[in-house]
Amino acid sequence: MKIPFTKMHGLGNSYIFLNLFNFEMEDKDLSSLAIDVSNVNTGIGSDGLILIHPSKQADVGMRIFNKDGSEGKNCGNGVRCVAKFAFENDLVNEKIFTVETKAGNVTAEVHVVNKVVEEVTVDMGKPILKRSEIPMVGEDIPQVVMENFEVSHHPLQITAVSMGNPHAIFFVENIDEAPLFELGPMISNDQRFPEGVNVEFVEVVSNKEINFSVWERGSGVTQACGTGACAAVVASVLNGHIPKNTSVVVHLSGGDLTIKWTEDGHVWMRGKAETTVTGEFKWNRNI
Ligand SMILES: N[C@@H](CCC[C@H](N)C(=O)O)C(=O)O
Repeated sequence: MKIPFTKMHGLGNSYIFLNLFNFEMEDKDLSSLAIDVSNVNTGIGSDGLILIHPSKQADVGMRIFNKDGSEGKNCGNGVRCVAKFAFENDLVNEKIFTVETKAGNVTAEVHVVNKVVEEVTVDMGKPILKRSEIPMVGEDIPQVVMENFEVSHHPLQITAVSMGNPHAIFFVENIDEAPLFELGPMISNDQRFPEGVNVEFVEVVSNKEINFSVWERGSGVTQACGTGACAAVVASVLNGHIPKNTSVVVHLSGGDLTIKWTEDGHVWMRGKAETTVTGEFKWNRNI
């Protein structure tokens, strides 16, 4: 079975995209497919798989699978790439349109130069802060902000935010010294997060600039995480490091995103989306 694909990335956070407007895949073992295509040695190589599909509730729909085959509910870099793909491949006719994710609909606006989408702005909706809805075990308080959180004898303080997917944010003095590889996988699989968690370390540079690194649930270290950057800005506001309604530049390993948490509670993200390669691959499972 030959499957046409496009590899795209948002600041180095790369996914294999399948356009299900042209063919069906929903009856296949999508977890295995995600594991197979993501493998850099035996597949194409990516942080996961994203399906772009027709939607009854939005202009276009997306599903995201991490590198380990688990399904995520939201993906900020993925939404920007889906928006670029949808506009450039005439799946939508307008520059502002809606994208269905498993966490609900978001609205994307493409910024076009010579018919090419260079950047995308996304209204990512409102963050979820209630502990039970993140979800995180413990007393169900409205916000988890700088709560003591010990991991393997490291006394940390956690701020937890969901952008439709769960994020654990830890503030550090120096991003280059963050214990990303040591504690990232442990926290990501910690039992206090029944669905696992994406782990972010954040260094506050000023009241409109932060440095950021991430260990993604299901994919490990990636060069960028759009929902993580949104969650990091929300956490920075909740901790008084940044005023609300401020355009914040988030420096990720793969480049910068601009994020704003506005007075109406919505989180806005603006950044690049890029196409790496198109082609087709052979897949022999589940035919
Ligand atoms: N890279 C993404 C997030 C992908 C899903 C995440 N690993 C999860 O399981 O929640 C982004 O850009 O937001």
